[in-house]
Amino acid sequence: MQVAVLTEPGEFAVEERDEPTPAADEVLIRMREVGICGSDVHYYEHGHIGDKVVEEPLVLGHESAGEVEAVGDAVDDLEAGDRIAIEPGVPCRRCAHCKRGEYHLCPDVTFMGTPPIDGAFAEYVAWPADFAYELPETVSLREGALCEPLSVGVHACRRGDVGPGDTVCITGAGPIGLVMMEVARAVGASDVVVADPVAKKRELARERGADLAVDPTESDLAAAVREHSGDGADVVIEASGAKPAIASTVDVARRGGTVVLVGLAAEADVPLDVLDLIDSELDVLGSYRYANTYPAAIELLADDAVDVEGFVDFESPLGDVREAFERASDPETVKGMITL
Ligand SMILES: NC(=O)C1=CN([C@@H]2O[C@H](COP(=O)(O)OP(=O)(O)OC[C@H]3O[C@@H](n4cnc5c(N)ncnc54)[C@H](O)[C@@H]3O)[C@@H](O)[C@H]2O)C=CC1
Ligand SMILES: CC(=O)[C@H](N)C(=O)O
Repeated sequence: MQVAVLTEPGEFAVEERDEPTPAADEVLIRMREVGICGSDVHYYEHGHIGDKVVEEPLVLGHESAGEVEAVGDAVDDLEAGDRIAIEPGVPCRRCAHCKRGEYHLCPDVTFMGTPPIDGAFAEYVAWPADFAYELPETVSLREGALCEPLSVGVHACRRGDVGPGDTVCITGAGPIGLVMMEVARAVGASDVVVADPVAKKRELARERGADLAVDPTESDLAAAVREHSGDGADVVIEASGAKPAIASTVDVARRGGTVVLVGLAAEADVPLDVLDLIDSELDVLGSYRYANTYPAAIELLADDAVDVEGFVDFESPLGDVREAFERASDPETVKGMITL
């Protein structure tokens, strides 16, 4: 089978490898659609994300879907030909976090395309069957692959308890900010304000139903939200990782509101006005990946309550992976897909 391997920053090799053999509890998947995530691009450009360093050649990719080719002896709920979305983080299933159901916080998660675990830019992958979700006929394989970023949105909206009537402000209109917008709307948010300094991203957010799209480098975002909705945002979801955006969340939220931090800043230290935070009694929450979200993400797609295919800019075959990553690095690109 063919796999695309990151051999060093900026370099891929498309190699022939043996097809994996599924263990008893695994399925063998013929991959069909794999999204290029910002973290894949970061590994491609820099060879590391924080302390996660690519020390050996690595197969990237963790937003994936495909068809079941074969199943292990102990798998009885999937069969060859089933179309599946693949949840890329598999926990130990034994620690206290796993037992509490917050398995994304398990310290021993094995996450696709994160060193040293190979990911999904491969024609075949063997993966635990309980982290593979059958797709209904109405959900495409591309949507199945994009259940991964959609899950980040489902989890963050659950963390922020976004609900009917809420004014939600989302900073960052990359794929993560856009899925936040989709999920916030689907769970009933009545007003969605999006902030992004890139004009094309603001335009896309408007086209996709943002009530207001603000350039935070030109306008005071907190003032714009107040002017638009009469108060600060009930929930602010930070989805850019930009320091000024993170710092602004305390001001953008209404008194008694909630801030959900999703974006990962390049540095750990970001100034937050804690006096304001205390005085306004804000709930400030971190949101990291997701747990128990794939069934909800698939249902949102099956109900046509969200659109994730609409922000895909391009697709490329596996053989053109390097060009695809170059395209994905453009700040105006939202999402590129590798099709296999
Ligand atoms: N906590 C988690 O589980 C996860 C976190 N992330 C993080 O979420 C963030 C967003 O991910 P993507 O959408 O893939 O990234 P992206 O880089 O495609 O999008 C970020 C967007 O933020 C915009 N931006 C830059 N400065 C801004 C500012 N001051 N105010 C508002 N927007 C600003 C950029 O123009 C861009 O459109 C990244 O930091 C990523 O690492 C991604 C996945 C999971
Ligand atoms: C943080 C990321 O972008 C990535 N999706 C991951 O969960 O590691």
